[in-house]
Amino acid sequence: ETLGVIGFPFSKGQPRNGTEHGPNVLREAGIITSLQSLGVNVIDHGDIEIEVVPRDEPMKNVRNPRTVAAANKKLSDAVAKLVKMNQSVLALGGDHCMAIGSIHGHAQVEPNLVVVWVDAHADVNTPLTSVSGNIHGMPLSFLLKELEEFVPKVPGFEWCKPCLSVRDLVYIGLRDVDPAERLIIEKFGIHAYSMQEVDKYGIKEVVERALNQVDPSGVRPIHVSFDVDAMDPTLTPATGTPVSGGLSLRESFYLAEEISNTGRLSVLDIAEVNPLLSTEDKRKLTVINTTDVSTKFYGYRRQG
Ligand SMILES: N[C@](CCCC[B-](O)(O)O)(CCN1CCCCC1)C(=O)O
Ligand SMILES: [Mn+2]
Ligand SMILES: [Mn+2]
Ligand SMILES: [Mn+2]
Repeated sequence: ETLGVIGFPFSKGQPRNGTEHGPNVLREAGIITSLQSLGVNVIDHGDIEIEVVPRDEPMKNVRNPRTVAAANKKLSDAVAKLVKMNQSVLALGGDHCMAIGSIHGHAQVEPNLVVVWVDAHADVNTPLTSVSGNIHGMPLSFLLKELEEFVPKVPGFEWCKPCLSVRDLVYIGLRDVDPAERLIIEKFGIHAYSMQEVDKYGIKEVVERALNQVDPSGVRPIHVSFDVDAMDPTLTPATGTPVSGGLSLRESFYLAEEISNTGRLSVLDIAEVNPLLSTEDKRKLTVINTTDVSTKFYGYRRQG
């Protein structure tokens, strides 16, 4: 089994510079060597070439639409190519708009995939419901078939055909959901385990129910889109939209181990590491904790 690593050095899905350094600070922290020491055959394919599209005027309130679209088209093609070559893919972000390209590309080859979205946020605003206009808060609206009729044409995204159904998506870690996102989750019955449910049922029960709801027969390829702000900000402070009361390190480990144990993890996004948003020691803490969770996704066993 080969694990292909792709860097997505990108920050234009949100306003805080720094997530473009995410891939490199994770590499510098030794994420590749940590994975190789598990016996995983890791190939680092380098970074997606990012182009800033000139005169990329906002569309209504959506910022940097053409630049976000162009970068994600490249990511989509790169992920599709690797999945087609039977590689597992680890996509290092970069802000969470990366999920547009990553999931789209994955779905071109594995249309039967399911998505586990680990995040403090629902990231399902449409361009019309978004208060911020930041595309990292909207990625799922570009991917969900059931939302297509509610999403206006955004310049540059002509390539992005919705490829995911709401029944194939499940959230874990929610604790900062906008009113419009709440409406969408209710209206379409999207499976969602907020931190309230994590507290109520415990992480074991939440992971079991989540996987059972999207893939009861346990056969479908899994795409995990992991926003590091799903973890408690005391663990991953170097991120753009921290929210208190997040997943503990051990809850994150357990979730990753159970996903790994399915043997069906196909693509993992690691999004929203922003080294510029904190002090040196908080940056170090963030990349170490992120790396430690990543190794559990790829077979690190705490039991030995
Ligand atoms: N829902 C938010 C946050 C999105 C976070 C993206 B992620 O998960 O990739 O980090 C927040 C909108 N919110 C509205 C009320 C005022 C504060 C911002 C948005 O901008 O849409
Ligand atoms: Mn988030
Ligand atoms: Mn997110
Ligand atoms: Mn964030």
